[in-house]
Amino acid sequence: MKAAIAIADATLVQGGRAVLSNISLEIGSDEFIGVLGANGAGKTTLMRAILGLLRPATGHIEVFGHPVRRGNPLIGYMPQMRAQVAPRLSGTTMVMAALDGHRWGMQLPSAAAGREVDRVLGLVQATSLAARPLAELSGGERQRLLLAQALLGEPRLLLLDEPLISLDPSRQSEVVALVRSLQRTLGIAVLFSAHELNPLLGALDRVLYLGRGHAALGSVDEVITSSSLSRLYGAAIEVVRLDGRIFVMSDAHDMERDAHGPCHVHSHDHAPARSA
Ligand SMILES: Nc1ncnc2c1ncn2[C@@H]1O[C@H](COP(=O)(O)OP(=O)(O)OP(=O)(O)O)[C@@H](O)[C@H]1O
Repeated sequence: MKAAIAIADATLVQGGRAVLSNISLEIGSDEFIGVLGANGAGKTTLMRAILGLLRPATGHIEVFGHPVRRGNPLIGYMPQMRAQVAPRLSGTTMVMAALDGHRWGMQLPSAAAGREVDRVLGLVQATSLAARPLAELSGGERQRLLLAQALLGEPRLLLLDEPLISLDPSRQSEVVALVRSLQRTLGIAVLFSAHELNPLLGALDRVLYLGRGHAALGSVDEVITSSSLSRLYGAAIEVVRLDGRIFVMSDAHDMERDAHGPCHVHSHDHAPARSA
């Protein structure tokens, strides 16, 4: 199996600090990977490095067997949801602008551009809603349009940075199901970052957990264990499975967060913060 991403001994530095240190991993060309980790763990930093926007301080990163480079047409990127800039714009106009504008300098004649926009809107089942102004759309619908943008140009690897942020649980499930179905149908690789593991359970092939500068990659059963996460965080972590969901319990020192709940259990969106 050809690797979509191969990272060898890479250290990624932001603001003079090593966010990820000496990480090595390989992601297959048809894998759905959930990228987990607390705030600041380095999920966005990793994606920026794969996009060639951040050069590793040490080591190297390859995408489909070639060194990373900016504007790689094999990669589709969906950044974290930004503030809405043009609420009156329709979805179609927004996606078309992405095709015309920054995107890898792709110059298509207008008929071909129209077909490509129709194709990606169809893939995310947004053909009819794309005619409406963005302001009228729900968060989940806008998220689908951003996903359509990321699919322009038939990328083989999708980097989706926190697509579930600010969506309610049922919308989260829809987005996860849509991405999983696209990933399988198109036979592509997906890195899908999230604060919480539970919405991704059942969809992901493997999980990449970032913490304290380290990375743990493997199946949920391999990575989301007390011993693996305790090692990653350098603190006592307990993993509890309940009704098909997985919760992470941090040690008693995490009282500040735990004070809000009836017991010292919290799910991944409050993953152990004692990573410093
Ligand atoms: N341009 C920058 N300059 C300095 N430090 C930065 C820069 N970008 C990110 N950082 C720092 O690097 C660390 C990792 O940030 P990153 O955005 O990758 O985390 P994340 O896992 O995506 O977090 P979140 O879940 O909050 O989005 C953080 O401590 C952040 O403050």
